[in-house]
Amino acid sequence: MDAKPTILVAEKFGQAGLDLLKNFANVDCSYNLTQDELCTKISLCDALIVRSGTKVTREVFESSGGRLKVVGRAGVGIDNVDLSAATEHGCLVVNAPTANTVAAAEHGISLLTAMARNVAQADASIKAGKWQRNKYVGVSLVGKKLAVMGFGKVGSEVARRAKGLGMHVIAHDPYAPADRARAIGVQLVSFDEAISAADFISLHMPLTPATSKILNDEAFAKMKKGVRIVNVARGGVIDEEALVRALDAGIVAQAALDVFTEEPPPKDSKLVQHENVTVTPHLGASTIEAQEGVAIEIAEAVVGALKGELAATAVNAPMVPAEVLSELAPFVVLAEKLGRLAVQLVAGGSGVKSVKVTYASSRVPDDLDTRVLRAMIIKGLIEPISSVFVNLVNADFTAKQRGLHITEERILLDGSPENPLEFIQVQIANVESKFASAISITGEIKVEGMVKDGIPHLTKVGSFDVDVTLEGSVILCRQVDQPGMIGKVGSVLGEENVNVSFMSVGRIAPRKHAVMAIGVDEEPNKEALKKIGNIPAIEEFVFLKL
Ligand SMILES: NC(=O)c1ccc[n+]([C@@H]2O[C@H](COP(=O)([O-])OP(=O)(O)OC[C@H]3O[C@@H](n4cnc5c(N)ncnc54)[C@H](O)[C@@H]3O)[C@@H](O)[C@H]2O)c1
Ligand SMILES: O=C(O)[C@H](O)COP(=O)(O)O
Repeated sequence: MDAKPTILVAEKFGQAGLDLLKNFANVDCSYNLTQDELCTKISLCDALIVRSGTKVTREVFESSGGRLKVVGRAGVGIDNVDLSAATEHGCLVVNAPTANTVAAAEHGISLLTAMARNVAQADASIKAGKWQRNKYVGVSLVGKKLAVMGFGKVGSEVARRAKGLGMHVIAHDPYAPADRARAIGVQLVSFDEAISAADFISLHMPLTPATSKILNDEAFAKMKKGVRIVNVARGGVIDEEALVRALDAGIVAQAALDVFTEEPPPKDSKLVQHENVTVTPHLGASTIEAQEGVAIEIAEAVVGALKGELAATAVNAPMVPAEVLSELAPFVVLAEKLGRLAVQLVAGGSGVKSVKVTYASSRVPDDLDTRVLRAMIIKGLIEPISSVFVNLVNADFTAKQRGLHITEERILLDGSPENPLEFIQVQIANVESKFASAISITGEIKVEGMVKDGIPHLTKVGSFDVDVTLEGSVILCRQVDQPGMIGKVGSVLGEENVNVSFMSVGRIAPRKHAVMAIGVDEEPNKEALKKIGNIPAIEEFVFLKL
């Protein structure tokens, strides 16, 4: 059997990225697949890499049968990937958010200048045997007002370049920090102010439900007569029929478009054929440099994700910097194991509905990112009792879907903030337990753990202090505290060839009830467990798999 993962590359992709992929996986480059062909192939693939030309729909995730672990979008816009479906299927989506920024900004500026000077129309006219110097008189850019709509990576690079051309740049972006705009001498204004004051409008926002057709009849009616529009963002942010009407009415003098609602646009599209419209076939990211950069960025992200590493460019999972993750690594293991232990202690049919997680740390909340820990606790809580595969991507979704309400609480300790966490406590409310001693005095199942020398330990069960490494499996016994108990249980396990890794006894007072926690490397058979149960001083016991 082939142990290498399989990566389907569904659109033309830079060679440097392909080389990286081929060092790690079987790479299937199949371009121009129909939706049906993609759905058929995907069940044999662990990862899929696309650009903007492939629709990664819910049907694709459903057809993958759970094998698809990561979708790499070799570019920025992820509007062609059904993110909800990806998340529901536990499939990570990564993009390459920075490598094509300059290429897109340069293309925006190319379209702006080419449109203002009728370059495309004049070129076509000469090639048609004409010499029309009077027809193609252009407009100047210097001193004109440019409204950049969406002041993110591309928008701000366009603004910088337009200022170099002597334009007066304003921007509209409800989420952009004003100081970033100020730093490049751009004033942030409202949507209406931007579109009504501009001689040129350049669009750089993502396509979302809020931006869909944001330039519509109503917006065009507010614009200066003779405004010129550039779109290198997404076709869907313009109501294309309304744009044709605005062009015909002379409100919009010219438009230069790299992107379309439907790509490729219909051959008889009135917009594309309009004489005042300049078009390119979604070329914003298509420079040699950008494509190499994007390919390397996405190949590294996809390979990393397939190796189980967290991606820095994850779109549907928490992005946790590598150094934070490496510091939290032992706590990630602890979190999952505490979740596993806690859920295995539940008895009765009421179901687990409410889980409280407490993080005790000397760090202020802003310095402690608990999203990964929460996801791992959810994984620990859900996986032992279902066939669902839970990961960082789908943990919150899966918990919500199962009606599992997780609350998180912080305890701020007065210690050294060098250690990210002192202990983690998991409590399950409103349930019975198959090990009554795991119920705390407040009535919840409670387990608590900490990391010692990089190794996760179970340190509390109910009200009892214990100390057992969370490796292998654990037997918990409640007994009447008396001499010789460790020896009795140890010899039963020894007779059955079960290796004990760790033992600890937690008691409330000498010679009263005590809880013994025993770490075992192997799973004891039924006979061994029965013999432990038959030791007279043992009042209850439970075997828990980690
Ligand atoms: N034509 C191409 O080949 C090409 C290449 C690269 C990027 N793009 C597209 O350009 C767009 C921008 O890319 P980016 O890398 O700059 O992304 P980005 O996320 O860095 O910037 C997008 C900005 O839009 C802003 N925004 C969101 N909603 C808005 C709204 N309602 N009004 C105004 N602004 C809003 C965001 O706050 C953000 O600052 C994306 O749609 C991307 O897909 C196209
Ligand atoms: O969002 C993007 O990155 C651009 O639209 C580029 O898309 P492409 O990868 O299909 O060129």
